[in-house]
Amino acid sequence: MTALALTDVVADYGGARVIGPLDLTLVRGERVALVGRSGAGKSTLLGVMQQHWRHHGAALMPQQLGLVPSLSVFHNVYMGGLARHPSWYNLVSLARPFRRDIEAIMPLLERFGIADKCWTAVGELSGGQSQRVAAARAIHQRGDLLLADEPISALDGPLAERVLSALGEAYPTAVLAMHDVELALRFTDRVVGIVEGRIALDEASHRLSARDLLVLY
Ligand SMILES: Nc1ncnc2c1ncn2[C@@H]1O[C@H](COP(=O)(O)OP(=O)(O)OP(=O)(O)O)[C@@H](O)[C@H]1O
Repeated sequence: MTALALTDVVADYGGARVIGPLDLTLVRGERVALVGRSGAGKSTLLGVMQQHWRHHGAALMPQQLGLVPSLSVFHNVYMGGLARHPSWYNLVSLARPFRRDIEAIMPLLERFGIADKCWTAVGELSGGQSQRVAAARAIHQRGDLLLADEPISALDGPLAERVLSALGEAYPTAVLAMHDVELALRFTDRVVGIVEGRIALDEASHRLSARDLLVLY
């Protein structure tokens, strides 16, 4: 993968145009923040990217997280790597996880401050803890490209930065919908601003200040 391109894409809901037409090219090794007011079309655009780029190993971290509440934190993170193993291995892991997978997943949980929840059902976690599980699962998936929808919306302070750093290390190429513009500028290389489903701004992060993004809101 060198560059990924969307050309003349549109998305409609019930006949209403929500996205586009727009063109967007993502370069390998580039982290892009998608910013814009609520309802601008960020989630829809991430969905369009996932559809177009699914054969390029795109990992999605959706806004609703998509975790299985009845399963443990370990098993939810393990699910990120399901496709790497044969079915029998995944079945055995459900009842009796292999040590090498525990050893792979535990450091991630430690980094995110949820190691003590490893065997707790996700349904018993707080919103911020669940979001960290979803981030760990995306990292464990080891795709080529991360598409993350508000990956730190339930986290604040150092924890938000810790999760963004870990996602960035695991995925040099990423598109992150973010509402915290200060963090977006600090943790990404490029900002794409969406207004009513179209690109209203596309600029290198180091050339922007938070004030420059006010026009999007
Ligand atoms: N399933 C759906 N059916 C109909 N309309 C939808 C659906 N999902 C989103 N929309 C509409 O599409 C537009 C863009 O929504 P989208 O969720 O992509 O925005 P967003 O920028 O991600 O918002 P937020 O920051 O609140 O998550 C909105 O007007 C929304 O009402």
